[in-house]
Amino acid sequence: RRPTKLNLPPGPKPYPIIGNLNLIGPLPHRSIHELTRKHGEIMHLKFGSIDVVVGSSVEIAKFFLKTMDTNFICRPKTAAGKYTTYNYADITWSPYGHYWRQARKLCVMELFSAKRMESFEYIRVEEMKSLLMEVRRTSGEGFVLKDLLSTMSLNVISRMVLGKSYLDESVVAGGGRRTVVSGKEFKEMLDELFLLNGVFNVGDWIPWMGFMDLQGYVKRMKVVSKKFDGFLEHVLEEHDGRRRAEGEGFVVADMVDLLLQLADDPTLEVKLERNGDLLAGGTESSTMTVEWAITELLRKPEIFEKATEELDRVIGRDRWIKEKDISDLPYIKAIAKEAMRLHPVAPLLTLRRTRGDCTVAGYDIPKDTRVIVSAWTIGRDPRLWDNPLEFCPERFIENEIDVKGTNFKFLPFGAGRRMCPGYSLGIKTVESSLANLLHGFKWKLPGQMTRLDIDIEERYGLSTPKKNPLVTVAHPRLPLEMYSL
Ligand code: HEM
Repeated sequence: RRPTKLNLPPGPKPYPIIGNLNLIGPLPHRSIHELTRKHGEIMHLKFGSIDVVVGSSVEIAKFFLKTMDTNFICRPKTAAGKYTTYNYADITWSPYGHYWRQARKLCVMELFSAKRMESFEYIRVEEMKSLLMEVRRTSGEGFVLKDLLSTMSLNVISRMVLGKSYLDESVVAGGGRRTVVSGKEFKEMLDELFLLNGVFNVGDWIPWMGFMDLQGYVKRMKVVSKKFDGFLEHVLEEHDGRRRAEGEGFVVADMVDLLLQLADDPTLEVKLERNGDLLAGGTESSTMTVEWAITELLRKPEIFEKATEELDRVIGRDRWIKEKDISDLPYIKAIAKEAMRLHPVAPLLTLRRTRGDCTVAGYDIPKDTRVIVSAWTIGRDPRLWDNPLEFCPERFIENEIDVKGTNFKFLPFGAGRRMCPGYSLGIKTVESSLANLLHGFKWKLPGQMTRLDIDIEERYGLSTPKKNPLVTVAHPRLPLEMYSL
């Protein structure tokens, strides 16, 4: 039985109704970071009527994500989970249980298995070539880097999951009544989905206010998920058509084919339509990381020099970089890691929920508490990192920490059983696009802009894209014949 007086972790005194929500500003990771400095490595907050515990040290993160992970592995029910993923039926928002285990197993064993990743390498190579050609086509004019990067990532993940890129053609969207959307609108749909999955929706924390939808997020969630319904229905019909036409000779070519085949198995519950989170999560996260890396390098040109010195020495100037070269490029790898340390895609990882009462570091944590791990705070802890606010890739040369969640001071993909299942694709995309972009181009700022004018603000939400997309200029660095790809 629960003791009457709980020994909750320290934290600010909550107000009635709103709890501590008054202390959370437009950039929640920054507000939470400030609060942890005052209240310590394990902190209790009240968001509306809901208990929240924040862990912000290596020890507490390890406790939540590893030592006691069975109790911290669940997800809370949020409006995003309900409306954008068909009632929690995707990997990200489904609660811990049979469904999540099955969906996750499929993802890890099928989509991201070493064999599958290898067999899809040709897709990544083709899309990388297109990216490099597109950058070359900008011919020294200012352009929004993020747009080209997200096209590449989206094409890679779409071709792996859906069998082809839907950006080249108009796609069908809009539930029930069908309308056609362009590739540009499709990207906007994904952007919206990603954003809405990271917003701080008041109704999630003060449930009785939920019906008012004061911020209008739920309305937007419903609109975007309807659009996805229509699109995914179209994808399924196309795949099913091919399957039926090919009959006995049908060979599984992508994730949708696989799910269609598995759908014949009555014991499997994983739903066919739920690929939206893979598309959105897979596209935005690597794009954001590369955009931050190039932004930081434009602020510190000496890093460009070191990077290109490594590329010229190891690769030379007569070829592009292949995935298998990356292990010979420690400085490029270090730049990618440093970008993920200072600008983690998920600065608070993803929300978890406790499945039962427990005690951590002598404090009581009741059942159904929302759990946050502040990877942002850990990545900036001066006890763990020298000059933590400085962008300094060298720190990862001296100290070869990996990205796989084995060292709790660096958690770009989270850790434990709920860690990012797409990390192998994510890290490959980040490292090889960064390597090729640095190899192929000299990066400059447009017009009269100087490095002091570069802003490093983040956009509102639980994720951290740049608030103002980076506009940059790229000049070829290699012999010109290298660009006829
Ligand atoms: C640079 C690239 C990426 C970064 C930095 C990243 C980061 C993360 C993080 C921090 C989490 C939360 C883990 C936790 O709570 O412990 C996560 C979860 C997730 N990521 Fe990624 N990710 C990336 C790429 C991808 C890709 C390419 C995919 C798939 C195509 C993907 C799919 C997912 C899914 C489905 C989850 C939810 C897992 C679950 O709840 O079981 N991510 N990611």
